[in-house]
Amino acid sequence: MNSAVDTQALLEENQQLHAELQDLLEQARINQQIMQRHQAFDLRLIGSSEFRDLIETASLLMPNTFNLEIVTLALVDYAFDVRRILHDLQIGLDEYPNLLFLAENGPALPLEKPTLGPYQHELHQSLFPTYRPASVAILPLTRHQKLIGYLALGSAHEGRFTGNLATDFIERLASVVAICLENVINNERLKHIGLTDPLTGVNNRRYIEQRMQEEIGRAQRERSALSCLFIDIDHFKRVNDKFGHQSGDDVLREVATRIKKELRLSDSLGRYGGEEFIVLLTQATLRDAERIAERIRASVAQQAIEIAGADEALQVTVSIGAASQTPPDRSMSADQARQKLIASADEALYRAKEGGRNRVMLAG
Ligand SMILES: Nc1nc2c(ncn2[C@@H]2O[C@H](COP(=O)(O)OP(=O)(O)OP(=O)(O)O)[C@@H](O)[C@H]2O)c(=O)[nH]1
Repeated sequence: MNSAVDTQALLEENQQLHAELQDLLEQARINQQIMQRHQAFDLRLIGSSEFRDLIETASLLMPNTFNLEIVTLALVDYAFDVRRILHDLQIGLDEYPNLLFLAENGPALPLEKPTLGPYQHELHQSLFPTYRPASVAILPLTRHQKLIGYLALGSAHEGRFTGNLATDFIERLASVVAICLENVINNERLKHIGLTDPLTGVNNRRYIEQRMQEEIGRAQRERSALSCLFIDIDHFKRVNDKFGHQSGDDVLREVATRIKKELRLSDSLGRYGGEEFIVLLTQATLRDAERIAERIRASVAQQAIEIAGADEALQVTVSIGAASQTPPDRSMSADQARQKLIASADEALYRAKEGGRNRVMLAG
């Protein structure tokens, strides 16, 4: 009798142990899956060499990997450096609603350690403009003792991020994200430098030719208008000869600034040669181009340019040739169409010079 009871008890204990073992194995399997997901995430993050990759990894892959409703990345960019680079590299900010830029006088967010806890509207709304989570982890991202941004994790569950949770894991995550972010921004900066004219800060010839090719391709597909202005400073040699090369450089910079002021964000300005600039106007007919060219001509001519060391401001003028393809000929390759557009604008510029300078002439 006793031995039957013992056997029964042993069987039950055995079953219980077996069930516990199954649970442990199941837990181990889940943990291994989580680890693999985290490792895959780390590799994607570390492998990001472009801004697009990093933002997509942070705002799309991270919520999946960590079971979160939202992840945003907010950058310190008070001087608009990063935004300017992204704009010039044609990375549209509208594409990334979870990429944010901090306001200089924004709320007092943590500067060193991550903070975890319930969502507080006053404090956190700028980090979560599109979704209001129940609990949040705000991770300051720092490099070389400087704050470069925040990674903000949001969960729909109140208990997900609480003040007493260990933060080792997310501190490590913040360090990896900060290093990757710095890397990616440096990479994009380098790319930008390679496409920028160092004297005037506007795009260089390589960029404008590349951009033109892309825009012509798009205009050919969409059958939209595209125009180009060829701008040349009049008698620029005299400026150099009379006031020196340094003053010539000042004039080039000021002319570039004045041209840029007359353009929309979607237009591109490039320094094409010594004292020549090219402007690419998207969705613009020849009439639009003429109007914009006239505005540029007037803005250069209207106000003399102050030059360091010269007694009086310099009266400078520009001549402009405008050409348009409305829409670009689809039988030509984008490269041929680009060359034709530039050649037509150049020919119109020649007529503007011949006609007495300080004027706009249209191709065609
Ligand atoms: N300061 C400065 N001068 C430059 C630079 N690149 C080219 N130049 C000068 O630009 C001048 C261009 O002169 P030209 O092509 O003869 O033309 P222009 O004097 O402007 O005369 P028009 O175009 O006929 O009105 C030359 O003196 C070049 O040395 C630069 O980066 N800085």
